[in-house]
Amino acid sequence: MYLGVDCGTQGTKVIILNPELGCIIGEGYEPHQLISNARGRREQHPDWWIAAFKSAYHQAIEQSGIDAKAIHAIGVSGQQHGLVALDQQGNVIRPAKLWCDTETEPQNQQLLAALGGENLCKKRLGLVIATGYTASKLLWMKQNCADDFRKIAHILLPHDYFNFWLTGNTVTEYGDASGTGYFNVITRQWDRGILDIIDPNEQLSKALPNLIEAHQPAGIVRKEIASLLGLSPNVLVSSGGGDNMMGAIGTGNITPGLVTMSLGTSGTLYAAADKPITPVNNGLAPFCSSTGGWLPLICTMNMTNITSAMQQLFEFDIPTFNQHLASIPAGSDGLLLMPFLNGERTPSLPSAEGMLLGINMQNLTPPHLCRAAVEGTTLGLRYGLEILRDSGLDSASIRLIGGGAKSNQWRQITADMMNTPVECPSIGEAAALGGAIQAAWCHSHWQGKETSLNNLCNQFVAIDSRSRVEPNQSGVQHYKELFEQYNEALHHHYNVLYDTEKNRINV
Ligand SMILES: Nc1ncnc2c1ncn2[C@@H]1O[C@H](COP(=O)(O)OP(=O)(O)O)[C@@H](O)[C@H]1O
Ligand SMILES: O=C(CO)[C@@H](O)[C@H](O)COP(=O)(O)O
Repeated sequence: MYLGVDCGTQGTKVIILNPELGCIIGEGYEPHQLISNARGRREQHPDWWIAAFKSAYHQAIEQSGIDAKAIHAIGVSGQQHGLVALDQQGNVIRPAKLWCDTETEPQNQQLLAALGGENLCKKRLGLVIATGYTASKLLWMKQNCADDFRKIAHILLPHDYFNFWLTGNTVTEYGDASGTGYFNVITRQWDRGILDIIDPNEQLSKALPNLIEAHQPAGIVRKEIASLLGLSPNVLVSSGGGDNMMGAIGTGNITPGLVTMSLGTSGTLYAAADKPITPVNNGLAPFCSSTGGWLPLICTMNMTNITSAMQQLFEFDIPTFNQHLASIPAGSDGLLLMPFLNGERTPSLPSAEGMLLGINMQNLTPPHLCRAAVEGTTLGLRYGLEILRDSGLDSASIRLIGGGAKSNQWRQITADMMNTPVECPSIGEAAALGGAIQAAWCHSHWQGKETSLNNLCNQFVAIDSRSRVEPNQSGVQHYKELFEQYNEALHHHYNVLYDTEKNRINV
């Protein structure tokens, strides 16, 4: 059996994959809390992730009815970019600043200036560092928590921290390292000089974890953890990766030609590539994958965090929320939500706030506001799809995952807005499944069998044909117009240019 773990923003999921049956035999989930403030702070205690993992793990084991000793290997997927700083003893120094923390925007600007601006940064690293990446969190810590900063002995990402807790080793792999802002995505090496700009004493560059290949193990589960979880000795922990990299594996998006879209706390869009991409727009992050290749990616900071907030504001449960979506026509009777309640990464508006446009006495209702939240956040990915397509990445249909993909109404809205059919994998928890598949891959290498990842994806990833939604032409037309309105609002209210003639966005 293989265990897949996904530490997302809103919660931790655990699945148990039975390779003989080719299906999931146990699942567990435990939500996380979030520390936030009006200045854009978004943090979580890594201890909360471990506590959530333990609870989700026991739920999954109980549901599966197996003896935990049957588990051979574990693969961990984690929200990207978060900073977990450890002291010399391996203790967490302070709460982790997350991918969606925008308090660090000034520090990101300072780093970009120190690197000579966006173009030189892109030349140096293969990408432009954005607010949310790990580097600016280190500079923020230096400027705001100097005593804590001096204690730093290890700098890890969320999934690296999980691997450290499981194995005692501080390692990372290329996919998640890509989002740090001190990693070159073309040469696949750390850029220690960037850390030395933040800390000329070289304390940070000495705190970097070792890089391993995607198929290599992070280590073996420590004895005390094995006994705590009831595991047998010698359980392998694979390299793991960022949740988008693992979502790519869990949707079979490991060779060029497919596009995955995730409607999670963040909105993401990505496509596997076998060589580095030079993006025509800096909104496309040309990250490495956790499979040995690359995974150019678009990320928006506003998706189910916004729809959940709306749902909670009106105290709707999820079925009621979805019924309301179905009751309102495409375009929400003129109500348009510019969804930047959490700032935004794509387009690059880290300090932006949201706006409600076109509000009137007819559309001032909770169902209209719910539909406008779904439409506004999904328009962000429509914007992202333009950028992805401008870089030559496209596919005939989109593989849809994340919490929002469970909604029939949201799937139809997505198909209409993207004017592309959407379909969901049979196993919806794609990032956790990606973890379990990568664990099986690593285990096979460990045993000297070297089963290809392609074979494993063919074995375990299937599309649920019932989930397929074709674009509806009247919806497509409505959303074509709404996208124009969204772009005009970006131009007028947020100073983002959109060249309609070339159909190209200039951020
Ligand atoms: N059936 C559904 N319809 C609409 N939204 C849903 C549905 N199920 C889950 N969600 C939304 O998805 C969110 C969780 O998304 P998920 O991808 O699990 O987040 P993350 O991985 O970032 O923690 C929930 O908070 C909820 O808002
Ligand atoms: O920052 C990014 C991608 O660059 C986000 O996609 C995070 O990785 C968070 O993921 P979810 O919690 O939404 O799955």
